[in-house]
Amino acid sequence: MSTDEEKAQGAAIRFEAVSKSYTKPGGGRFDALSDVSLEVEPGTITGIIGRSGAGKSTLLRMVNGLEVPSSGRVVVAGHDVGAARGADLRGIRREVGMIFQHFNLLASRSVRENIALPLEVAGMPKARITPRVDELIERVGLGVQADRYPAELSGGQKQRVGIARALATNPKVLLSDEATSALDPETTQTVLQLLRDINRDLGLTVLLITHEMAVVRDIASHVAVIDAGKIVEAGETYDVFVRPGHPTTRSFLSGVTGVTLPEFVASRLQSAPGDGADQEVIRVTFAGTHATDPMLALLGRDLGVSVNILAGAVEEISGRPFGNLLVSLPAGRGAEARAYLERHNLFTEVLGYVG
Ligand SMILES: Nc1ncnc2c1ncn2[C@@H]1O[C@H](COP(=O)(O)OP(=O)(O)OP(=O)(O)O)[C@@H](O)[C@H]1O
Repeated sequence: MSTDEEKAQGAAIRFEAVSKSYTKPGGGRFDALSDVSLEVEPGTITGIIGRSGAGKSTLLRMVNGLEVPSSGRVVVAGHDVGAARGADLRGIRREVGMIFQHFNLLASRSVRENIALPLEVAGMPKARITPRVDELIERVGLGVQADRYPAELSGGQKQRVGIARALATNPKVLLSDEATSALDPETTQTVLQLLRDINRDLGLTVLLITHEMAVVRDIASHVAVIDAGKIVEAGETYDVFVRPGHPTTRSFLSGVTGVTLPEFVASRLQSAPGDGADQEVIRVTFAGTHATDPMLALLGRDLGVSVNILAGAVEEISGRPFGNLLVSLPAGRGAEARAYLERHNLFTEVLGYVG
């Protein structure tokens, strides 16, 4: 049902050595962002993941000029957002839609009137607003609720209104500030599916911030991990999942791989060998469905190391299989076995030791 008018091209977003510092209440400076550089390719869905206070919102809000860098530049579709003023800044903001964790709908306006708001602000004639709002309502699947008020909607429906409103002015970029954090898992999936459809149909660039790696796994083609105001890792989501390079990334991943240690192992896990703990427990991460089968056999054949499988699963990320295996092997042979697996392009991580 998309019309030519609705077709938009995604814009590139470039963070160039962006820093942001605030004055602390008692004096002195606090660096919320330090020297952040990141390229967001047009038409991608890119996730920025970090813990609370890492600087995600600050970074996101620079894309539509709600925050201005202390130094460095944020360039959207070729425009330096921090330097834009007046009509230029308003023009950039029309090209950048945003959705929020708590939806930010106007309680006194119906679904239809909330979606119409940015069009009224942009000065669109009423005769054109009505068909455009109808089109947006259809796109987000809210036909039945069009004349209801926010208080009469579920969380998922409210977020659909937020999405329709953000799309109203045909933006090239959609910013998502924890848009699914207030939703239950099932509703989260339907909203993520809608964002995927919009990205595919309209080609706009989606930049989302989240503290949930599952959201990144389910929707983002690219990811950047932010920790204490710095980007510690960035790349294609699949590559980051298969071969995480930073401890912060690994800690985010440990919750979403779908593979956890059996309780009888987890409860006895210690951080160093000794006291009878002579088995090293490792996570082996691999690309492809069967990548570990021959490796575990070869460990036995080439090194004479026997491996116990504790848990394992293969899942799909960006349409490609990705596997996780938890195994234990004699602690004294651990370093040698891990080096062997790494040489065969498997990623390993020591989780601890058990007896
Ligand atoms: N206006 C401000 N004045 C002073 N400090 C600020 C201001 N805005 C943000 N900060 C600080 O900057 C840091 C980064 O904040 P930011 O909101 O970007 O983090 P976040 O990763 O989005 O966190 P959350 O997930 O909790 O929203 C925090 O320590 C915050 O307290």
